[in-house]
Amino acid sequence: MSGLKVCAFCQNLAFQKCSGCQVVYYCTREHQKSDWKKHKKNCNPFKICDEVLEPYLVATRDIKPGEIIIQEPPLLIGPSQVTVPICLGCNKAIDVEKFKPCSKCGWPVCDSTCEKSPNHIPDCQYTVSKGSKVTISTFGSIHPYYQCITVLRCLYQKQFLPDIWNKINVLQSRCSERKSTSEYEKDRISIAQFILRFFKLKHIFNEEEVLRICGIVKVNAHEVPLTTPPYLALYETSSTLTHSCSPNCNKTFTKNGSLIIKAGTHIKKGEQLFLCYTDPLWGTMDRRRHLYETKFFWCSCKRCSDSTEFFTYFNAVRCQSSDCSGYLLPPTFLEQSINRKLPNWICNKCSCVNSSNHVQEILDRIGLDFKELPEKDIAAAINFLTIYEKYLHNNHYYLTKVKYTLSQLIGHEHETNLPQISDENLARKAKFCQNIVNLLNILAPGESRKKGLILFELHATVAELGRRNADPHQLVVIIQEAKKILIEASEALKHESECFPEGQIYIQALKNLKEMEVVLITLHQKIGDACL
Ligand SMILES: C[S@@+](CC[C@H](N)C(=O)[O-])C[C@H]1O[C@@H](n2cnc3c(N)ncnc32)[C@H](O)[C@@H]1O
Repeated sequence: MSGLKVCAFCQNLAFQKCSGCQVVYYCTREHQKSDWKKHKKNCNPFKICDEVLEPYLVATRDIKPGEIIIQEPPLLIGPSQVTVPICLGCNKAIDVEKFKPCSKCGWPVCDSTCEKSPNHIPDCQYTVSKGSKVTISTFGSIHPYYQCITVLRCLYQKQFLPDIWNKINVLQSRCSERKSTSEYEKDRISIAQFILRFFKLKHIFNEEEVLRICGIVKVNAHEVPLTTPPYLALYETSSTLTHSCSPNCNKTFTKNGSLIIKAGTHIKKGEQLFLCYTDPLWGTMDRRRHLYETKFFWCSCKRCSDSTEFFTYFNAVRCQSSDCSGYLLPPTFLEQSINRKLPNWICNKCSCVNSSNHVQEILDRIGLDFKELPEKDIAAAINFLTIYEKYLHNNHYYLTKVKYTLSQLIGHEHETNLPQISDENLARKAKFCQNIVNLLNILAPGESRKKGLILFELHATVAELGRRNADPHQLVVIIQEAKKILIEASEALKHESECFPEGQIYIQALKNLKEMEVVLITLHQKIGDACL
């Protein structure tokens, strides 16, 4: 009987699925129409398509930028594989002064409330069943015991909670790709063998099934930055989202740990939905290597397939041949793999050829200087730009990362704010912000957190430039421009929870918008009075 569906309108047997969410059934088209007013609030704007067991999501209607596409609570949460001891109830780092061991199992928790948290039930029960308590005595550094917890919690679902387990069990584990890695053998010893021996579970589970769960966690878990350190969470529908370095969706979290997937661009009916699993401001080789090492695939999205990255030259190195103003790039980045070298880099002007090793040496050298840049040092960052603009395209990712840092830093150093910085630095800040917004719009138009933060900085910079330089007439135009930028920033950040810095900036953006309205009214009055 459980396979039979009933009409959401009349409860009679039904065989027609809603093509939007594919969840709700109707007996007739008329009943679907009659139910639409009620159902449209819950109807998903996407469907799950299945390409030989590789599901992906496709929009079932046009979706506006900023619209929430998925909002779902986690199936399961747990510590990252590599972590300092955290409270297994609330996921926060253990406070050495205040923690107490769980009265039943000994794992450190914050207090008796955390001890009773449902998150901790699996670890607690398996520890109690093995017959002796756990003792953790070192705190500030990575502790190997915690590697097993999230996987152990999945095993608990398998043994006791089939409804959740069935949802976890269908997620990708990429075992065949992982088997060839050294990490797989490390996981066998430090997670699979450890769990089976330490918790005395050899009679219930075997190594291969524990290793498959390790894969499910690695491939699908999202890092949730609600605590320090962040914890991991598995989600049901969002795990079907495919990656693109130029995504049309982005994500954030509610303060309760639900995952929100939003549209970052106008998405047309029939378009596939993509999320970026990595940082869109990393260079192509770094993004692709990171995806291979953490998600076990070599990305060949439309951005990675175009070595000019949509003519931004985000990876391009300046040609050093005399009198040449061209840029070096390889014909493709898709040949990058663990054992294969990239093809030669060729100048787009003089066609001179540079080996990938030679270019890599230059990039490694710059990368070293980039890593050694002192934190929050504006002068050192500007010096880096001055030196390396001679070697790299203006949009190169190293220069872009430094400009991004500077755009956040200038005007916030020490006790100063925008009115106190020099004209030169104010102009710099405006240029860098605009530069990065333009780049993000081309490279990763669906990204919204970074864009929201930069637009917020840009609106304040534009307003300050106006205040310093403009007469009242010009100032009205400039404040109106700053207001437009601020509205765009607040749109990009509007679903950010107040527990994130982005959510705090959103609150500030709303306050600033109100203040700008007042300034504009005052300015209009002033101009009006002056004209009388
Ligand atoms: C979270 S799952 C994504 C869900 C996947 N579509 C599925 O089959 O259910 C992540 C895995 O999907 C695969 N994947 C995601 N995006 C990909 C892409 N752009 N190219 C190749 N494989 C991708 C990779 O194997 C990755 O480890």
